Amino acid sequence: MATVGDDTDEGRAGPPAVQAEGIVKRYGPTVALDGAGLTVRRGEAHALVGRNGAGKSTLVSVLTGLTRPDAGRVAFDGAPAPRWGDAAAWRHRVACVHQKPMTVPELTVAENLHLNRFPGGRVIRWRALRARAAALLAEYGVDIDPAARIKDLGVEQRQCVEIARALSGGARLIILDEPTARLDAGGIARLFAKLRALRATGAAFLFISHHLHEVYDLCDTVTVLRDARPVLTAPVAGLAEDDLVAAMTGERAARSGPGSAARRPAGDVVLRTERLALRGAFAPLDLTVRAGEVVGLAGAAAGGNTAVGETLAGVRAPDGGRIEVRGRPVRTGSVRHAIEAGIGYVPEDRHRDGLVPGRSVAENATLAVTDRLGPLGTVLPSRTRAFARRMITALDIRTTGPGQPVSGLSGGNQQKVVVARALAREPAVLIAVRPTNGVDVKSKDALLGVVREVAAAGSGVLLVSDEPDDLRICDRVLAMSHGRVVARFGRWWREGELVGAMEGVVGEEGSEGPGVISPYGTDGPPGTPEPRGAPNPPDTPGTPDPHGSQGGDPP
Ligand SMILES: Nc1ncnc2c1ncn2[C@@H]1O[C@H](COP(=O)(O)OP(=O)(O)OP(=O)(O)O)[C@@H](O)[C@H]1O
Repeated sequence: MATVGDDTDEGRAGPPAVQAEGIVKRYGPTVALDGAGLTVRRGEAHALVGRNGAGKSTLVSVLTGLTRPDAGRVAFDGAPAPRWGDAAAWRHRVACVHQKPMTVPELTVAENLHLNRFPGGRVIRWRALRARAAALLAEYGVDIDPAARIKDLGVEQRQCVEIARALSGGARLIILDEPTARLDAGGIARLFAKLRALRATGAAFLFISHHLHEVYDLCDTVTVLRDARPVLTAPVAGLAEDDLVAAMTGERAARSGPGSAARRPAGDVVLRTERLALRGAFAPLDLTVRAGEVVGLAGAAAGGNTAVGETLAGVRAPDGGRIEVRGRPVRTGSVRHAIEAGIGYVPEDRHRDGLVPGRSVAENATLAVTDRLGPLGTVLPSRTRAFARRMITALDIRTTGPGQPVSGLSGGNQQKVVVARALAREPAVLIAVRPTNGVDVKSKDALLGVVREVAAAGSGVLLVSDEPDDLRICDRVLAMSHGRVVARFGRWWREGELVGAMEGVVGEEGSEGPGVISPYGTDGPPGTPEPRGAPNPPDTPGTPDPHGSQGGDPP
């Protein structure tokens, strides 16, 4: 693997693609960047990592001309950066896929792809525009109708449009701020293949991710930001992951690992679905979650697990079936009724479904419990702040205090406020969709630990995710693909088996099913894959059956 300073490499000779030095940026009392900088060479894939709030997005926003720094210099290809405010000149030098969606929901895919750069002439030729958009999407391997409106697309499809748009501008420096956060394994593989191909032509990348394995997979060099300052720049090859994490956290201590909260035996059923179905998303599903249990619903969003979560939370109305919480039916298709019935929800897309930007951390965290924060419907600021303070500590939220507007928090810290809000009502069952999206390695452990504590306190949790790290804390895992549960696992499983199940490579006739590993620690006999084409088989509540995956009565 090539390393920094490899000036003999033809593609990398000459001035760096970007060089930033001494960047300072303050937001009121917050110092977001304090002498930050980095150098990305041509043809280099350079990772920028750091804990939530370290300053990564702020640096990206300075490097793309969106934020004016208080001090510092930026140069592209050896020449000073364009004048601040000359958006077209900046776009020509650097393209960016931002963490926050930059597409316009009401416009079509084709219009979004050409936003700010409609083909020349005063008359916009819509047919040509759509044809160009279709070609661009096809080149990136994205199967989306250019005439579709962004607001009608799923998270992953919107992300694909953002990436295609950034890649289409022709800039030779491309910044990707957590580009894989919303992509499934196939989407990530396609993205990385495209990035590698582009890099081979001399394009440079600045790649931001909380997934360190992606950094090792894709990047040559890594820069670590900690508390607004760069603390390490090094070739990725030969850098031990422990050293990288130590640079990010400033601590040598070993990560504690999530899920250490005491597990209790599964109790009464807190959530039950009977033949719950959503056409085009998932087949009739019987699901049971018991008090004290964390049940994983594994799979890519396209496999239907996100839709199950959204339906349980009342965001989507099912075509049929029932939901019960603690034995009482829940009116489906209504977020308010879901909340009142005791369902807490962490949505996948905090930018769209999560937070009220102008309101404070405390207000956002307590949106669902305003009726409990004072007598006769009044809201006592002291109680609101006290709850927020507890959450700030428990979830390791980096903020100046409960009164800070959430719009001033970094992305990962906003995600933690969304989790706090879902927990505020002490729900009977928590539905968490990819809750650690965008959360740094250390905070991830804290957050997953809190999820386990929620179960230990007697709630049930349904954890919807395709992240093996998230799913490790589950007592049992159901893997979904093509709208169906295709395999079930106990507490212990091998990552390859679970990933295979999520990708739908089980269940073919004559194939081996995933091994279902005994919750008691010894390998059980291989599990049987679920048959295809039928409704989902009944769920096995409580401790999973070590001998298979066909459902059955609770123990
Ligand atoms: N518009 C803003 N107003 C006030 N403070 C801000 C604003 N934008 C960022 N900050 C603060 O600047 C600091 C750096 O935030 P930044 O978003 O750059 O972090 P990050 O490293 O990208 O974090 P994450 O991994 O969570 O996305 C944080 O303390 C954040 O609260």
